[in-house]
This record gives sequence, structure tokens and C-alpha cells, in this order.
Amino acid sequence: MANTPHGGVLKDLYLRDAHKYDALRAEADTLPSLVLTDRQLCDLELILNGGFSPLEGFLNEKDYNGVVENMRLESGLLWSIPITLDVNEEEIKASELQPQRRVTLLDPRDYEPLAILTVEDVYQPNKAKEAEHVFGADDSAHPAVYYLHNIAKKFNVGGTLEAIQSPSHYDYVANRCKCAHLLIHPVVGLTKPGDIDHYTRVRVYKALMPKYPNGMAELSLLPLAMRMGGPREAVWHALIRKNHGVTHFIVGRDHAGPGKNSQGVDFYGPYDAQDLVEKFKDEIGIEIVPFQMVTYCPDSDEYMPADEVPEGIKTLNISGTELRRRLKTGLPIPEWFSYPEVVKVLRQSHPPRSQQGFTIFLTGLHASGKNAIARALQVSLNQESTRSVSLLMGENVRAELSSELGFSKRDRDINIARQAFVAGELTRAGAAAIVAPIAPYDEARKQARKTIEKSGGFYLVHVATALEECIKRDRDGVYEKAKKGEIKEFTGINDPYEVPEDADLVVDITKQSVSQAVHEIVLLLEKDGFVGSS
Ligand SMILES: Nc1ncnc2c1ncn2[C@@H]1O[C@H](COP(=O)(O)OS(=O)(=O)O)[C@@H](OP(=O)(O)O)[C@H]1O
Repeated sequence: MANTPHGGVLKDLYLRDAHKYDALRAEADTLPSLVLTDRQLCDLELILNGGFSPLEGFLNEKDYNGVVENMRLESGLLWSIPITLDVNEEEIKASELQPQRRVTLLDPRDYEPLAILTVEDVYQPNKAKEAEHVFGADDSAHPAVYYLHNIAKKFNVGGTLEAIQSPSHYDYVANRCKCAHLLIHPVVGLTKPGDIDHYTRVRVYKALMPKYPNGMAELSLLPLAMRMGGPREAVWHALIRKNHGVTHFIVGRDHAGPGKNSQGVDFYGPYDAQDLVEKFKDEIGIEIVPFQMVTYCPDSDEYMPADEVPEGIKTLNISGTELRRRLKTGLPIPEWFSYPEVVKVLRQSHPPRSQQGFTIFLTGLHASGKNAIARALQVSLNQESTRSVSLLMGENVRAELSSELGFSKRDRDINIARQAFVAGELTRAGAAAIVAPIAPYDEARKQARKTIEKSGGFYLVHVATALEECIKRDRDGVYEKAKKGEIKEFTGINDPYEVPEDADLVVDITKQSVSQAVHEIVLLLEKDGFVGSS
């Protein structure tokens, strides 16, 4: 039998407000509006569909203080995470936010009206206190604390909601059935930066579903914006699951843990989350099923809770870091660690390096030889690999991407950022991108590395041919013109070139041929498995 919702009544605001849909929809167009952030959108959906019962809106100041200080709403009901609608001064002014004001809340993706908020109060939260109480420390190494101080706006608006419509979802919409015994309920809202994306996670769950006897398990997705708040987050998850009718809730080791703080120490103990949910389980009305960390014993081919393994028994484990390394390099992942079906899905979204894209970023003075190296490298990569190879040459980039830009520091930085964006997208799609701008500024190059590395390989190659040599090699005489003052801000003459200290490779056209320079770049790619045998 399904569990009763937290507070006794499921606050399904869609159902409650369905009869006045036409009136609310018409009124929405006449009201000032607020465009929600991604997190607010997730929170709103779970308020409207009853996932956050007993909440019927965003927390007002009294509820907020109660939740922060002692995990209680004004009504006395348990609630562990503040669900707030943060706004800035401009929004307060533009929408004239004050008690009784009605405001339409808009979906940030398509500006559809989702709900009408009746404002109760506008207040300034004490963020440091919220961080200490809710997340255990005012330490920005915690992603939710970072969010609080750097992304969340200065004020909160409290108020009740009337539902107009649910946010649209385009993925996994065909999944609805209610007779399951086991609810597999993965979060598909916002998780921790760097987590495996939700499409991959859902594909993994789908690959696992056939492992359950027919009709025993049902997969349903939870559009929750996680805060990684460990123990308080676990209590919150328990309340949300109860609102989904669930009677038992599995809490594993380090549930919703954000990892280590700025001192390198874990934010929470591995079983803090289990302990806090256990403490409130009667009040929540949900049974906790605690899971210990499980390890594999190869000699007996069985799995055991890590703390129950007798002394002297050999155990095996693969850490998250090691798993990511194996996925990256294409190394085997043994069957005792995960089902082959799961590994297959993970490998599709984490192809080995031989199938990943990369960018070769050549930087150096005009006439340093970087263009010749870039062209020869393109030929070499075309014959070497099956990837598509894109060459972003300076003159094409300046003509096509950056035609309005000049050579001030600002313009050069924008020019490099645009090339990094394009190269990053090509890299993400599995291509090889070669860019060859002068790129004289260290910070812009570092930023480019950051942008591109998220999507695949990045190699900074400094073509370090000395200025005198570049001047000698310069057939167009631009250096001469620059010396005469006919060209302003010319790199090397009257504009700086910051020598990179983080180059992955340094080549010099006076000391090696173009082919040798290309060979060295290819060797670098081979060493990391991007090209060559694999
Ligand atoms: N003031 C000034 N400083 C440097 N370079 C100048 C300047 N004015 C024009 N040019 C010609 O533009 C080419 C360099 O453009 P980049 O896009 O590579 O420069 S940057 O990375 O944005 O600094 C470069 O040509 P290539 O080296 O052939 O690409 C320069 O000849």
C-alpha cells in the first residue's frame, strides 16, 4: 500500500487548481512576471506536483528561519532544505514585489506561464547562517554553499502558488505505470558539477531494468535540483519519496555527499545521512533501509558489506576515479564491478580517447611558422585517423568569425574565446580541431584550455621561433610597416607576447623542420591514445 504524504495530504496543486485553469491562464498575461532559474524551475515543479508536500509555495521568512535553524516549518512539520525563490533588486522593482502582489512565474526555456505566486513577503536571507546550519559549513568548496554565495540572488520572495501547467519534458515521457513494488527514482534535475549527465544515467537504469523480475520495479524520474546537503538532503529525499507513496527508502553510504571541503576533509561522515533519517523516521513515516558500502571478494566470488569482511580475506574495488580512467583510456571494466550492459552504455558516452576529439592550439608570433605547421598537421592527421579534421586558420577566422575585431587586448581576447568555443564544439563532436592564432595573452589561452578540455583533448603548442627570425621570414613586410608605425599594436613590435609557461610542447622552426614539428605533435597525441594503435 502506498505511504501517506508528508503532513497527511498530497499537495497536488495541478489537481487542486485545474478547475480555474482558464482564469489563471488569462490573469497570467496581465501580471508582472519572473523568469525562473534552472534550480527554481526544478523546485517549482516539485511544489506543484506534490513532491514537496506539504509546501504550497516558496518559503516565507518565518518558514525559512525555522527550516534553517531547526528543520521545522512554522506548522511544526519537519522540513530540512530551504526551498526559496531568490530575486535581485531589479526584479523586486520591475515586478513591484510586495505582500499581496500577484506575479506570473515563467519557464526559462520557453517563457510559458507555469504558476501564479501571491507574495507573502520579501526578505534578505542570512546566507552564511544558512550555509552553516543547512550544509554544515560556510565553505564554498561545497557546491550548494558556492551556489548560495555566488549564484543565488540577494533576496527571497515567500508566497503561495497556484498551478497553471507543468514544465514540458521532452525526454523519457513514455514511462508511467503504478503497480511496481520497487520505485527506481533517479534525480534528473540538477546534480553535482562533473557528474555523469542524466541521459547517460537514465540509459544505465533502463539497461538495468530487465534484471528485475517482470512488474517488480518501475523507473520514474525525479526532476529535483540536488543541493548535495548530505544528512539534511537525505531527510528531504525521504519526505519527497514519501510523497510519492513510498514506504521504504534506501540510504547508502555518504548519501548526497559533496566530497571534500577546502581543507581536504569530507563534509559529512559516511553514515551521517543514514543516522539523521533514522532519527526522524517515525515522524516521516518511512522505513529506512540502510546500505553499507559493498565490496567484492574474488576468492569466493561474492559481495559483502565492507565492514563485515573477515580479516585476511582478499577484496577488490574500483574507485570512481579509477572507473573514469578506465573509461577514458578504454581499459577493461570487469564483470564483477558492473553488468556488461551498464558498461556498454557508459562506454557510449565516454568513448575511449581513440574516438574522442581534440584541439591542437598553436600559438606564436606572426611568421613564426605556425600556419605551415597547422597545414602540415592537417594533412598528417587526415592520413592518420578517421576523424574529421578542421583547420581554423587566422585569416579565415579573422574574415568569418571576427571580422569586426581589431587588435586591442579586448578584441584579441574575444577572438580567442570565439575560436575556443568553435574548437570546443568540434572537439565535443569527436573531430580534430587545429587553431593557429597569435594568441599573445596567457589568460585567454588558459581560458581556451578550460573551455575545450571539458569536451576532449587540448594541447597548447608554442611555436617559439624568435622575433628576429620571424622578421626575416616575414614575406609581406608587415613587421617593417609596424616598425615604421604604419601598423599599430603589432605583436612583438609595439604590443606584448606573453610566453606560455604551460605549453604541452615547444617547437622552433629554426631548430627543426615543419615535418619534425608535426611529428612531435603526433607523438604527443599517440602517447595519450588519441591517435595510433588502440
Ligand atoms: N596589430 C596586429 N598585431 C598582430 N597581428 C596583426 C595586427 N594587425 C594585423 N595583424 C595580422 O593578423 C594576424 C594575427 O591575427 P590573430 O587573430 O592570430 O591575432 S590574435 O590572436 O587575436 O592576437 C597576423 O597574420 P597571420 O600571422 O598571417 O595570421 C597579422 O599579420
